[in-house]
Amino acid sequence: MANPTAPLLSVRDLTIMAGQRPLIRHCSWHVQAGEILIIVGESGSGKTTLLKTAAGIPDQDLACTDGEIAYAGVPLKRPSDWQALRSRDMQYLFQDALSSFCPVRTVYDQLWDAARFSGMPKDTFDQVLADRTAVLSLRSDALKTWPQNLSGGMIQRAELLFSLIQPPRLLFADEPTSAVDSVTQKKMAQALLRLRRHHRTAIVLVTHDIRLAAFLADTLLILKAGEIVEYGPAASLLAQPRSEYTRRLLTLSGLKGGDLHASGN
Ligand SMILES: Nc1ncnc2c1ncn2[C@@H]1O[C@H](COP(=O)(O)OP(=O)(O)OP(=O)(O)O)[C@@H](O)[C@H]1O
Repeated sequence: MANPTAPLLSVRDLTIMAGQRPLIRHCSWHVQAGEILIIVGESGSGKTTLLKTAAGIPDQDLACTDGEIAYAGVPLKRPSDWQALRSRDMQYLFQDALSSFCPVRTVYDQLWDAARFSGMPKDTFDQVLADRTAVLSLRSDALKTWPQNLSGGMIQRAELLFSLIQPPRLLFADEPTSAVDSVTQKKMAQALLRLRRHHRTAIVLVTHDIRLAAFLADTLLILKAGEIVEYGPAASLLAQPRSEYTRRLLTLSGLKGGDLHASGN
């Protein structure tokens, strides 16, 4: 049974292997309702592997050899345990946003299918869609086309619309703003902050972009070669990074401690 005092999602001592090769080693972290946790690390450090495993969609050739993942205090063991949580409790924004869509139905129809399935009336859907598309500088008319006709930046925003129309309790997002310009990135980031503020959605987001991480994060998890090198409140971690690796990531991004921390908004 769900434990109301447990974190929304907790990952304890997780180890993930590709054959004999460890990709993730003894990682532990958790996220509470309304918390934004950002996972940062250089390319190949295991961010996507960690995120997909926590979301119950690991690559088939990988094996969890150690550890436990629990939702509201209830251990998740079988794929069907995650399946039961999808859509209303958990949503996942893929690094390749196009893979969230079926190629032979329009984006609009797919957003409407998801809303209709949860019982939303059509006129409410159209109103909510118009509002959320405006927030992201999209037009709902532009979504009445096949997903592959949209640009990379448009399809990323369209994927985010699923969560903005039907807010989940927990959102996983893998590089959700990688294909947009900085102005649009800010709008998407503000939409995520609004999601958390209005719905207490917990967000676990992977990014290379330390500026985005600094803007959004309550908590930062710094990953290096499958291991956590730092994990804690974003403001203090950015102001006083303990590891050389984190300092290097900050230097490469041109960010100095104390810059742009806005997640309390
Ligand atoms: N299914 C798999 N089988 C074997 N090795 C894998 C698999 N998936 C990922 N890897 C390896 O695990 C390591 C971590 O990959 P992952 O994609 O999780 O890193 P990442 O930090 O998300 O990288 P990027 O920032 O480039 O997306 C890489 O060396 C990758 O080659």
